[in-house]
Amino acid sequence: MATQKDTIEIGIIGAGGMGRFYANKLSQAGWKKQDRHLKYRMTTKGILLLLLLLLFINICDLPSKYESLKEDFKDTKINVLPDGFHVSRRCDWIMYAVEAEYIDSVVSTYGPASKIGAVVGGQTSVKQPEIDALVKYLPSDVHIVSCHSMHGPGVDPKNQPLVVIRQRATDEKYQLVLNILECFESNIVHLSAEEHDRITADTQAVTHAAFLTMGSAWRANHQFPWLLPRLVGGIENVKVNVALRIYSNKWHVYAGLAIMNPTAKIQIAQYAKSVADLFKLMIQEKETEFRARIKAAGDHVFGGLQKDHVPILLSDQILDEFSLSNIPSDVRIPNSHLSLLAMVDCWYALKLNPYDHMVCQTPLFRLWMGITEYLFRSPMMLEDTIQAALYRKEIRSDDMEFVTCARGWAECVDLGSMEGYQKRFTATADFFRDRFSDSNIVGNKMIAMISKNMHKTGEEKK
Ligand SMILES: NC(=O)C1=CN([C@@H]2O[C@H](COP(=O)(O)OP(=O)(O)OC[C@H]3O[C@@H](n4cnc5c(N)ncnc54)[C@H](OP(=O)(O)O)[C@@H]3O)[C@@H](O)[C@H]2O)C=CC1
Ligand SMILES: O=C(O)C(=O)Cc1ccc(O)cc1
Repeated sequence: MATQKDTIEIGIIGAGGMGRFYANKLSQAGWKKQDRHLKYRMTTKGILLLLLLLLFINICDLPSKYESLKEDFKDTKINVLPDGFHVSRRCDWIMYAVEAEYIDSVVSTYGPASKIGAVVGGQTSVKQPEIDALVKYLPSDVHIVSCHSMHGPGVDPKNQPLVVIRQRATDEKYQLVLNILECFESNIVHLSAEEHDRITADTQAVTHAAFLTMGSAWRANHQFPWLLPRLVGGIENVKVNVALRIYSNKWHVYAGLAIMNPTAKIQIAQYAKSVADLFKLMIQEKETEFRARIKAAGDHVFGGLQKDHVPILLSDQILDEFSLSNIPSDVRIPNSHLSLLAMVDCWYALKLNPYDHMVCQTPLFRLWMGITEYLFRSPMMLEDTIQAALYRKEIRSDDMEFVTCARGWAECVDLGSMEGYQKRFTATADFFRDRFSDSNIVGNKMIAMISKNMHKTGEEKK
């Protein structure tokens, strides 16, 4: 049996959270776990050939960061290069892990320098602009396969969805990318850019809009939610931790996937409309209409679930331990859960079923679905919620700010203003900044919990 060593030069352009995550993960796989990449191949002569894929990892960021990047990676096997030209000239698989906003300009600069026969892709969270840039600027002898890990850099990629988009590639080059990505042990989901953007508008963008709204409404009300008994315990903990997790991340990640994805505007606008419509019924105490609307929406989303459907969350009590608060959560105080009621109303209005998109779920979307499903499938809790929404006047001021902030985010996304988005985002992030380290610890535990019962399904769309 002969052994053949294929050394594949991997190149990552953009050494932020995701670029470093990919470099570190691939470096561990390429140098420590080479057995993962063993492939047997029969030659025409019938000799069994052992093909060993060795990954050699290169990374760069902006030229101004070259020296500091070398320092950061000095104790690793990862090779730091001065810029994207150096990466493009030598690498066989190149991934752009830069801000979505800059993808066109960065690919226009380095793309033409891509090595002949290389496979090039990106990691941005919105795919049509990325694919457009790659098609526009890459030489025709370069293949295009993009990807998108449906989780942040701090999450274990095992069993999480990893979208792969084959734009133009031979079978051999496409297989090469799949072999490289194998070390993540993620669930590969094959989609087109268009499918990806439609699904992520329905899942990520609108989910983020809900949590961003919670954060800005708390700030507008000068509330730290962990100090308020009605915002502690059970599903309230998910709201608080996830909202803070989003605000602790980079604003451009959320701005890019909302503003640069045209479908996302529609979802986010409908979410704001659902929030306002429900609130108008609440303040007029139009119980019959309100109930009918919640029921129709709930039936649409949850009515079709099989009897043996395994709930995403087993119980809201398991969420009690994920609290940022010292307030005991033994007495549940009913809340209107306007954010959750509006989410289901929004899915109904758009006639979409979020369960169809679980194949592309992110941890935050899973948590969001988990608490929504829990509320709508717990008749007593839903009844308490409806009563609170219609008759508990003391929470109206919170809900009023929620309505205002939902509309504000929707208008910002609709206007397409990255600068406006950054200002809105940063103002609220600053308000909560002191608690980010705590909320990230708790959030990581919560994501580990919610990811535990996600099985490797191998679901593939195409
Ligand atoms: N964070 C997340 O949870 C996830 C993010 N993504 C996507 O991945 C991409 C990267 O995100 P993330 O890593 O979090 O963002 P970061 O801001 O952490 O990283 C992006 C990096 O690219 C650098 N960069 C910008 N222009 C160039 C250039 N011309 N040459 C080389 N480097 C450049 C940036 O520098 P500078 O800061 O100076 O601009 C920055 O260091 C985004 O498109 C995001 O949407 C995908 C999945 C999850
Ligand atoms: O889970 C989420 O929704 C996150 O916020 C993390 C995230 C952000 C951007 C992505 O493209 C993918 C995942």
